[in-house]
Amino acid sequence: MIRLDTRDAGFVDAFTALVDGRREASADVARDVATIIRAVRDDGEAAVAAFTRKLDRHDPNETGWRIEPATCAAAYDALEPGLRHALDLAATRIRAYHERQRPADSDYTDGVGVRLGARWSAVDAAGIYVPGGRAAYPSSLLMNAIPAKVAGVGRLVMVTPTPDGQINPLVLAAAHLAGVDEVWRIGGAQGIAALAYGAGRILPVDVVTGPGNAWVAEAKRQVYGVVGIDMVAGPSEIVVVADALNDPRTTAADLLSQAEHDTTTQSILFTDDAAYADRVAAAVDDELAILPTAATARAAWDANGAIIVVDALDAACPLIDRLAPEHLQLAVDDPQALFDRVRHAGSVFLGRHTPEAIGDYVAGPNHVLPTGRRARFASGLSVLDFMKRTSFLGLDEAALAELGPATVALAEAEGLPAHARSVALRLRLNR
Ligand SMILES: NC(=O)c1ccc[n+]([C@@H]2O[C@H](COP(=O)([O-])OP(=O)(O)OC[C@H]3O[C@@H](n4cnc5c(N)ncnc54)[C@H](O)[C@@H]3O)[C@@H](O)[C@H]2O)c1
Ligand SMILES: N[C@H](CO)Cc1c[nH]c[nH+]1
Ligand SMILES: [Zn+2]
Repeated sequence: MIRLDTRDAGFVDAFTALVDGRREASADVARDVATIIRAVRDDGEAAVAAFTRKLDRHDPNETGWRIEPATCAAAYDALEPGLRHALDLAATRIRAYHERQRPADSDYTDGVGVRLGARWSAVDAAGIYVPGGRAAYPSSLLMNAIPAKVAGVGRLVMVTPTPDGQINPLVLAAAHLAGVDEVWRIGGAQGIAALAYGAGRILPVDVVTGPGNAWVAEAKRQVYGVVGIDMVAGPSEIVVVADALNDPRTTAADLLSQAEHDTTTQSILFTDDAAYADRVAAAVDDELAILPTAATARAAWDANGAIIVVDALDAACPLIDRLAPEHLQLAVDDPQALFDRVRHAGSVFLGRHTPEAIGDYVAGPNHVLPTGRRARFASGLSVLDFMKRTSFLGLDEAALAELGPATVALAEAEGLPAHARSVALRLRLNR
C-alpha cells in the first residue's frame, strides 16, 4: 500500500504512477491465448478437450460436456431455503432493474416527408462466461444471463470451468433460475473460442459477455469481430471516499471486499483526515488477521492499495476522474455533492449505508463493469449489449426529389457515379 498526501512535494508524480500502473494481461498471455484459439478453430472439440484436461484437470469426454437442464433444476430445488430466497431476491431485483433498460424503437416522418427510425432486436444467440477457476460466481451468472433474457435472446449458452471435475451446485441453480438454455463445463480461452467459432456439438454464438481472468479477457479481445463482446474487464477496483465519521473497520472491510477477488485488484481510500487514514490502515491489518481470504487480499493491498489524504473531500473528485474506477463508494453525509463532481466511474455507491458488496449481489444494477480506467468511455453490462439497432428510412417521390440532387452532387464529388445514377435515373436527371 502506498500512502500519499496531496500536499507532499512528490504527490503529482506518485499519483500519476498509480494511475498508469498496469495490472493486466502480459504479452505471454496474449501469445498463449492466440495458440489456444487457433487450436480450437483447427481441431474443435478435440482441442477444447485437450486444454480442459491440461488446465482444469478433467476430461469432458469422461466427465461430460454439457450439464442438462434437469440437473440445474434439481440443484435449484435442493438449495437450502435461505440461500434459495437470497438467489430469488437477487434475480428479481436484477431483472426489475434491467427491464428498465429496454430501449424504445423510433419511427417518425420529418418535415421533408422522409420516414426515419430505428428498430432494436436481440441477437439470436449469446454466450456468457461464468468464472470458476479460483472461486465460483453464481452472482455473475445472474448479472449476465438476466439482461440477455430481458433483451429477448433466443439461445443463451453458458460456459464455465469445473476444475478437477467439481461442479458448483449454486452455479447450476442460478443457471436454472436465469433460464440459461445450454451449460457447457469448459472455461478459459478455450471456452471463449468454442463460443465464438463453435466446437463440435457447441454451436457458435453472436455475442460473448462476462468477466474472467487474464486468459478469458484476452480471449474475448482476440475473438472480437467474429463475435460481439461486452467489454474487456480486468481486475476489480474500488475507490472509497470516507470522512472520519465512518467506523475505520467498515472502511477497511470495504477496501478489502474487492482486494479478496484477486492479487491484481486495486483498493484506494481518499480521506480528508490524516489521523483517520492511520486508523483505517491499522483496521485493514486487523481485518486481514481474521479474513480467510487474507493471502489474496493482502497481496493485492500491499502491491496495489493506496491511502490518499486530501485537503478537502471535493479535491478528490478530479483525481477520481483520472482513475475512472470500476466502483466508487462515497461514504459521506452528502454523497450527491461529490457525485455531481465526478464524471468517470463504472458504478457509484451513495452514502455511508451503501457498501459496494450490496451492488455485487442484490441491489439490481450490473456488477460487470469497466475496469482499468475504461469507465472514461465504457459502461457496465446492460440489456443493450445483447441487442443491436437497425435503422430504416423511406422516401416518397416528393421526398426523393427534395434530397436527391444533393446526393447526386456528393456522390459525383466522391467519384462514385453508380451511386449518383441510382438517384439520378429515378429523378430523370441527365447524368
Ligand atoms: N468484473 C466482474 O464482474 C467479475 C465478476 C466475477 C469475477 N471476476 C474476476 O474474474 C476472475 C476469475 O478468475 P478465475 O481464475 O477464478 O476463473 P476463470 O474462470 O476466469 O479462469 C479459469 C480458467 O483460466 C484458464 N487458465 C488458468 N491458468 C491458465 C494458464 N496458465 N494458461 C492458460 N489458461 C489458463 C483455465 O482455462 C481455467 O479454466 C477473477 O479475476 C475475478 O476477480 C470479475
Ligand atoms: N466485485 C465483482 C466485480 O468487480 C463482482 C463480484 C461477484 N461476486 C462478488 N463480487
Ligand atoms: Zn466483488
